[in-house]
Amino acid sequence: MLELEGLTRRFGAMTAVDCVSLAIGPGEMVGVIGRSGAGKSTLLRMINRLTDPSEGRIRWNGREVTALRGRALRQWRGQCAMVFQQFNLVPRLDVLTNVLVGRLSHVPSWRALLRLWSEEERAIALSALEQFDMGALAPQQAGSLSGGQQQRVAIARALVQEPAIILADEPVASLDPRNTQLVMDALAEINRRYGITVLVNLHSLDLARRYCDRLVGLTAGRLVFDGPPEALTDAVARRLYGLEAAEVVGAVPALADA
Ligand SMILES: Nc1ncnc2c1ncn2[C@@H]1O[C@H](COP(=O)(O)OP(=O)(O)OP(=O)(O)O)[C@@H](O)[C@H]1O
Repeated sequence: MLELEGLTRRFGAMTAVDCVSLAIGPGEMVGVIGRSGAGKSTLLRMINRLTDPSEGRIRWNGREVTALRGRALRQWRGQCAMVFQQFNLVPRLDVLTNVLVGRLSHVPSWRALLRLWSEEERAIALSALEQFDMGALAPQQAGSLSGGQQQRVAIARALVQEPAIILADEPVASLDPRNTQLVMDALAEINRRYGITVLVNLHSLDLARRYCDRLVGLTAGRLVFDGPPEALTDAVARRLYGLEAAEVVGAVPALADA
């Protein structure tokens, strides 16, 4: 169970995330939605501790993770893998090595530094790639792949980390519709097959509704919606997205009667 309690992050006078409290159970697939600048990235980055909270607490299975440092913090980051909009692969390295980077927290650092990956580690990485139909790409340079392929490599890298949580920050923002579907399918498959909790920031409400069991809506850093997709009416969505509603609320037939 991931618990956020009064989680707040300020940047100078600006409050990016404002007193957010949430409890997320194991195996949930949660879509974090809201307009640009609502605080979605900051929320995810605080959970992974890439950004430190100004106030509030983060607990994982009852254990305080808000103040972890050093080795304990590295272990926590090993447990909650990040998937970024821009993939964050090493473009000149081959695909298999990029996936093996996800095993770093599982092998002694001297072996990782020398890139002495065991046959077993390689098999784990290859099997993750094969799961997303990308086994044949293992020897290719990561930088030569399409955006959608690179994002699925990034998801395979997250998977071999054997995390309890995957935090995906706008993972499809730069992809075309076909690759968007492949990447979202990959996240949903990981969630269902392995019971890994997934928190995914999505700008598109349609995608969030289609793929997530639970939606969490932020407006100006505050939690303004938490519930199943069915409970998110178009009226609530229009409040969440404001002027951007026309872009994200699918058909928007009722925009005029708001
Ligand atoms: N490092 C930072 N320094 C100063 N302000 C920041 C920093 N990171 C985020 N912010 C501000 O915090 C607010 C929330 O940003 P955040 O990136 O979390 O929103 P978001 O919902 O993820 O938006 P987007 O979809 O555009 O990425 C924004 O106003 C942003 O400018």
